[in-house]
Amino acid sequence: MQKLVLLRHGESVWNQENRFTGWTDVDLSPEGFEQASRAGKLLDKHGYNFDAGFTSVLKRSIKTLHFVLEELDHLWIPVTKSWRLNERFYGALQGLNKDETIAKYGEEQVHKWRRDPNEHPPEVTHDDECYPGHDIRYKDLTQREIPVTENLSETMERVLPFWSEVIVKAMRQNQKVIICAHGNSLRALIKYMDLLSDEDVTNLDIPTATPWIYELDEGLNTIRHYYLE
Ligand SMILES: O=C(O)[C@@H](CO)OP(=O)(O)O
Repeated sequence: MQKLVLLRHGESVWNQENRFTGWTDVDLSPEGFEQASRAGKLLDKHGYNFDAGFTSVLKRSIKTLHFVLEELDHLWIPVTKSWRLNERFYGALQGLNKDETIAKYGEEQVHKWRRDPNEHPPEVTHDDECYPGHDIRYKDLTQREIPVTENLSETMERVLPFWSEVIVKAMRQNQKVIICAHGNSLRALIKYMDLLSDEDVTNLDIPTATPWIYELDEGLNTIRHYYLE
């Protein structure tokens, strides 16, 4: 039996301000830093250690993983960062306050943008400062890979190649793996791993900095999963 740990980053400044975040590279809030350290202490208390860490190219996840590994005295393990684990790209909603957006567009529409796996948020244009093509960290992406908006199905399409080509490969070499990512990139991964329907995944919300443990058999099929307490 092999264990895999999934962790959503600690609370970010924009989580606290209730703003759509997506690929905006906001920092952890003071509470988010605390949450990350608490998650590390919890993993330590339960005897977890890791051979490899995987995270996005966004600092709220990178720092969360760093603080977890610090608590475990495991800062030395290899950490691979990939844009494929980034949060879902929220298009022109990025930066907007979620309650103000509900007041403007209505609860039903905003709920669809947030949770319907096939609904696209409004697009950003290429001259918008939020367009990732302006950001040097995405310079190696093809034009097709750089999003102007994303629904959960498209997030899943770019998360899965990294999962199967990189993370699964590490686990097949018996490496103990932690993935620190984002609410929606983790929802995409869990949808795939647990074969969740569109309806099931709509109701899945992942709390910040709460380790989600997968117990997997030798074929990496899920035996069970649970939050570590
Ligand atoms: O704003 C975001 O990027 C995400 C995660 O915080 O929000 P939501 O839960 O609405 O998908």
